[in-house]
Amino acid sequence: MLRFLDAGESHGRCYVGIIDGIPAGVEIEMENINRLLKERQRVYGRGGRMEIENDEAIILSGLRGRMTTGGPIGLMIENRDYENWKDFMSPIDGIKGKGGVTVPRPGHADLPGILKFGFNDARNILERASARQTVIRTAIGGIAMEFLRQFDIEVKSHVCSIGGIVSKPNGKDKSFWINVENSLLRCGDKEAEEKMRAEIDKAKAMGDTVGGIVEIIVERVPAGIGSHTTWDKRLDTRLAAACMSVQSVKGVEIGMGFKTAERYGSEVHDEIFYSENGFYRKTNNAGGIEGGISNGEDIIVRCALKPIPTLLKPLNSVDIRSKMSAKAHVERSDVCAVPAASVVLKAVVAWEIAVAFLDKFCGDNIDEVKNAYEHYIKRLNFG
Ligand SMILES: Cc1cc2nc3c(=O)[nH]c(=O)nc-3n(C[C@H](O)[C@H](O)[C@H](O)COP(=O)(O)O)c2cc1C
Ligand SMILES: C=C(O[C@@H]1CC(C(=O)O)=C[C@@H](OP(=O)(O)O)[C@H]1O)C(=O)O
Repeated sequence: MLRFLDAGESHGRCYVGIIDGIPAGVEIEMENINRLLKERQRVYGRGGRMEIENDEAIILSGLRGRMTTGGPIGLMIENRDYENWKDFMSPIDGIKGKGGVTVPRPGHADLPGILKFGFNDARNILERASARQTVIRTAIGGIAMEFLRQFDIEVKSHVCSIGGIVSKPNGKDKSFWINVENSLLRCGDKEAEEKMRAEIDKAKAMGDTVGGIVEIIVERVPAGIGSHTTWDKRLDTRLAAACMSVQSVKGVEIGMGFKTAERYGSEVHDEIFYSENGFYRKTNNAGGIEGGISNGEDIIVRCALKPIPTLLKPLNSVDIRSKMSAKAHVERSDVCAVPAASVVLKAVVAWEIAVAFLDKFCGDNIDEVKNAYEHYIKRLNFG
């Protein structure tokens, strides 16, 4: 069983992750993982914090000479900003009450968190709620991508829309490398890209924030991962839950998603054909999943993100101590999380595909997994 846990706070010393279940013998290219982290960090819409950080994953255990041993993989990403926060954030010497936040931001975890845990300082909540946590999830997903690469499975993502401005990428290939230095968006439509940038700039100038939609595409997943047999083994269940767990994601759809509700069955379901290469479809409205099982087509997931809750022109709130009306707490903030989230969600989807893949083709080392996979592919092809 493939699983992970992570710990860390936004302005704490670091984030750590523990991954258990990657088979032995997988070569991990740290350059690929660190490139992913750079993409997440440097895209458009981000705030001042990203100027401070220089995200890089440090592997603590589970690898020898770049090769997985089958033991738990421990990894860490440092928060450079901790240097500026350690007086408040040090687990042992942090000064109680300093750096406190008493006016919760609508849309953040501040108010429900303090009500639930009985605090009178939202910092105890926001530090863990922060989407800085996506840095470790991206690295964890990066390890899953390294595993999936052994089977030629690739996960791509792109920005579909920002603040209602929609991209219309040409052709099927929607993967466009971000030019990290110039913080380009990744939407595959130059004209829309300029408008999206302008929309982010406009929101920033107004002291506001903006959301959007990203699409994740997984290529070359064999038919048969996930299962219809129980609710929690369904691949769509797992993907929806995992994507929804990313901060700000408020909607997830697979394939034609919400639009299926407006169409006739004849316009929705992907007809089945057969050739000497096996079964195939001419359309992929199902987004590669039927009955919770991959059907051999590209897996297509779209996620909608709400606008960021910290507004430089803050919304009305209430001071939790005095109970007086007050403007919400303002911290230095991102303006738009969508381009960064397109990288995070790619990693999160990769993780879930790897989990389902290993559920079906389990093994202690990569050769065992490959044998199981190849045997199955042979059967699929009636070999
Ligand atoms: C990549 C990324 C960056 C984010 N940056 C910020 C930020 O700078 N300020 C902020 O208030 N929220 C930011 N958020 C969103 C909050 O973390 C999120 O809204 C909050 O944790 C509440 O969770 P929820 O939106 O899922 O309800 C970001 C989200 C993502 C995915
Ligand atoms: C640090 C990251 O995202 C942070 C997510 C975040 C939030 O409230 O979610 C608030 C901001 O942090 P700060 O308050 O330090 O400016 C973002 O920068 C990151 O993605 O690496």
